[in-house]
Amino acid sequence: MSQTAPIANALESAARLPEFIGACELPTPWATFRLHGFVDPDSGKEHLAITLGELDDSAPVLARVHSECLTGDALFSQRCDCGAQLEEALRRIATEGRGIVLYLRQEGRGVGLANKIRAYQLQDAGADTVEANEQLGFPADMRDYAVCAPLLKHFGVQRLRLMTNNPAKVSALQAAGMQVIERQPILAGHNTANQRYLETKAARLGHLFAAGTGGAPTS
Ligand SMILES: Nc1nc2c(ncn2[C@@H]2O[C@H](COP(=O)(O)OP(=O)(O)OP(=O)(O)O)[C@@H](O)[C@H]2O)c(=O)[nH]1
Ligand SMILES: [Zn+2]
Repeated sequence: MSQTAPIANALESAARLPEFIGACELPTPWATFRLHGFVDPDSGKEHLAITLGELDDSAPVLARVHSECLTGDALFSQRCDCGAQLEEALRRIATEGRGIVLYLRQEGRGVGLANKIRAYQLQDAGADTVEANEQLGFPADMRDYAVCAPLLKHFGVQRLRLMTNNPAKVSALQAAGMQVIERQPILAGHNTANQRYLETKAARLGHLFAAGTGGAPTS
């Protein structure tokens, strides 16, 4: 017992690989992609990959690591820029004929949908996106990108040309073992409703909304 328990505990605490569930066609206005489903056995979260073309490591892959935003991605919310960024990423991949979107189920920068609605309520009363998280007892960003490495490995992808404005995301992915060799800005969906939100992301979360460097060379 005393010999085996620590070993068992160590094995239980080690992150397990996401399980591939299946894949199907995903026709969109821009291309017919492949939609791949995975389940993370540790969190139970159902992550997605949306791919186009031959994915291997012969050339760096145009990629987006997109965090779930039900309000922006599915409900047309203009409080943020998520839905427009997702559309722009799929458009660019379609134009290039090759690429991948990892759609990670970490809603609300990891706090979940219910807490994001609580955060929005605080924002309606004057808080900014960071202050609202803090008032709820959360850090500004709770996301974890560890699942990305095994997901990309499933497709034989190692080197990314990442579409993001967030240098911290580039650093987090690199720390989690991915090679981000280029950062492509992805400016879309800016409007009067999300102007303050975007200004806060630039001022407090380090997002880069002008073409420039940060985290990895820009294209
Ligand atoms: N807690 C919280 N989460 C938010 C809020 N607005 C958007 N989100 C979530 O933020 C995540 C997207 O992160 P963003 O900060 O918009 O962008 P990013 O992924 O860091 O960077 P890009 O790659 O440039 O899009 C999604 O999970 C959204 O649900 C908010 O006001 N509060
Ligand atoms: Zn959003």
